[in-house]
Amino acid sequence: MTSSPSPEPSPAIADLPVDEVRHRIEALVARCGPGLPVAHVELGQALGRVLAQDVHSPFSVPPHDNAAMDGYAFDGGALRHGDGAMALQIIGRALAGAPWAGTLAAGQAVRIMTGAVMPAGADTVVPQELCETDGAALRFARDAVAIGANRRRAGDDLCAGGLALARGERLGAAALGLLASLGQTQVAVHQRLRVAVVSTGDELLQPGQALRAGAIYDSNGAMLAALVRQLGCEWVDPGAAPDQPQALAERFTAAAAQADVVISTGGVSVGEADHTRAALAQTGELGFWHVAMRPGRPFAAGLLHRHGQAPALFLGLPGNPVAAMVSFLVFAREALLRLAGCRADVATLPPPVRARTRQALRKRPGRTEYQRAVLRPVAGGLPEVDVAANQSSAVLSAMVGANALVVLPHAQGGVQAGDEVDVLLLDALT
Ligand SMILES: Nc1nc2c(c(=O)[nH]1)N[C@H]1C(S)=C(S)[C@@H](COP(=O)(O)OP(=O)(O)OC[C@H]3O[C@@H](n4cnc5c(N)ncnc54)[C@H](O)[C@@H]3O)O[C@H]1N2
Ligand code: MOO
Repeated sequence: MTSSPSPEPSPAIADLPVDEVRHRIEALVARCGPGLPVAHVELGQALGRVLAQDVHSPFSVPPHDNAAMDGYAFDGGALRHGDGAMALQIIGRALAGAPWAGTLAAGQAVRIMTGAVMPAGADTVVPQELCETDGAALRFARDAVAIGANRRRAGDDLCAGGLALARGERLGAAALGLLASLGQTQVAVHQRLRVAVVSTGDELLQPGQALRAGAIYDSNGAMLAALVRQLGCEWVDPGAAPDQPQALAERFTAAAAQADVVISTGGVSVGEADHTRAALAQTGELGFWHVAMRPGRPFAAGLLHRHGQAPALFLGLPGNPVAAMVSFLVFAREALLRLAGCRADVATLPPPVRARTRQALRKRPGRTEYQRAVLRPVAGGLPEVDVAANQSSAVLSAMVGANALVVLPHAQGGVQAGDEVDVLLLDALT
């Protein structure tokens, strides 16, 4: 009886811990040259863009003391004198946008609406639901309000000359509202970071092509394009590439000529058709390979050289769709935001929340695991997580149904049902 020769044993691969990988990517990012140029865009076009300059408030917001409630403005000092109900005479009306121009004297009040400028001589607003009035005389209990109640101060939101927004902010709805409150029509932002996505693999077809035996559709291309755009970056499409070292190297070089960052998926493991690392080494510099995490163990990063320009960052994500997405969220996201001009505190992965797992989770120490899960609030206690039964990194449907990733740290072993775990909210990562 003959036995087939056993394959050559692969040399052991040192898997880098997740934190070490973060540092190494940071070092690669630092070598990618000067920041992106500045562009001035209309506020309405600035959602998701990165602020390129500090913005100081040219005036106080709000510009004047104003009422926080619909009611009656009066001098709160009067509450201290006398006893029994307060009795005041209504002598005017102030609305938001239509101030009352006079000055209140003792015993007088002004009908006032939320947002209206506080009249001279008034520092307190009594809400109308605590009052009795016939339109001329006003009565309310002396203990209905405290002195100074329901008055919003000028500059409560922003002080004249103060920092309203620091450069490196990702402009979301609240930041855009704040800029509008300063009367700005335009804002200085960085030009969008250009990110090329190269799917690799002979088995890949693009949606629209006829399915043939042995082939699959390129789902990573669409998924990564969406992730890139959700971060406010410009998606560049140099086209998918076959499993051929020379073709890959050429595609990476072409992609680096059109983009600031090149992200590939597939071909980064140890198989005979896995040429990503070799192509990277040929056209640039391999920084590191292999991470102690699951999913996403095969992952390579480095730099692609460009003539007369700073190098482009290269991130080689694994081919399995969930591994590609998790690697993107855990590593690529932060690198892209940094290169896009975001401050470190804006780009860094948001901190996890604590939750209680409803299932026991098996795990061995020595790698970080990210498990797809559904997080639900629990009245009066920690939220609960239900971890998806199928954690295969080829199963994208469990990612669609998930709103969170349970993070099981490097040194930790398995956990029991009911144990507390760290959870990353997927919405916070895009
Ligand atoms: N002997 C070993 N084999 C594998 C290891 C290992 O350590 N030793 N690691 C496994 C892990 S973990 C992963 S993840 C994959 C990653 O492999 P590659 O990055 O080389 O990716 P491929 O082999 O090209 O593809 C893997 C899988 O994903 C599918 N794929 C690839 N690209 C796409 C795409 N754009 N859209 C949808 N699906 C895609 C591909 O068809 C394969 O099924 O390696 C394991 N193997
Ligand atoms: O990255 Mo792989 O998909 O860990 O299984």
